[in-house]
Amino acid sequence: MIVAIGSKNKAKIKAVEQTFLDVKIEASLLSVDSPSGVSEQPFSDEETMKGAANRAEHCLTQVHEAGLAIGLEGGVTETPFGLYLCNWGAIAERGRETLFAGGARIRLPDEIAHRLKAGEELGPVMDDYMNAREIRHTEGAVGVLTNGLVDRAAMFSHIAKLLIGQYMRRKGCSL
Ligand SMILES: O=P(O)(O)OP(=O)(O)OP(=O)(O)OC[C@H]1O[C@@H](n2cnc3c(O)ncnc32)[C@H](O)[C@@H]1O
Ligand SMILES: [Mg+2]
Repeated sequence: MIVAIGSKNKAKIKAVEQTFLDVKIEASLLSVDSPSGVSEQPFSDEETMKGAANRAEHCLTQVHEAGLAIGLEGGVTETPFGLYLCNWGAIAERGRETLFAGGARIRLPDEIAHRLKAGEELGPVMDDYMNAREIRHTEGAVGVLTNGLVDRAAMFSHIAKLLIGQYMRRKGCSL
């Protein structure tokens, strides 16, 4: 099976690769930098979901040989208890309804939340906060905030598993 992923982000690609290995489905993965069609820094669940679906659906139209495409999107969402990291995934299949799954949520420290509300993007803010580079490709904000216990690839793997599981159920496949 050929599966397209709507991102060149290393943590996202690693998550999808690992998940197909874990569920023992043979898949050739093609990564394409797909537009999310939403802001660079989505600011609600709705916007983050839309970004994930747009990426999945867009890359399915781009990669003709793929029967399936996965879009993963990171965002933040306001709650009465602070600004939280939120992550969403979507899986698009030709002629079928796009399926969604959400991932882990974790509160962002106030100093990061303030900078995002002032218009900055989480990726560069995290690099600045940690005095590191390209955290979004490695441990991600979630890795930093959990002391390395859950990195960005592990978090997206869970979403990928929720997506692929729903796809398999719809297809009537069993493991
Ligand atoms: O190449 P793409 O697929 O766009 O990967 P990305 O790292 O930019 O990821 P998203 O667009 O899905 O995330 C939206 C924004 O939030 C940032 N972001 C999201 N989750 C993050 C995380 O865990 N660590 C660091 N930055 C994160 C990211 O850099 C963007 O500014
Ligand atoms: Mg991005």
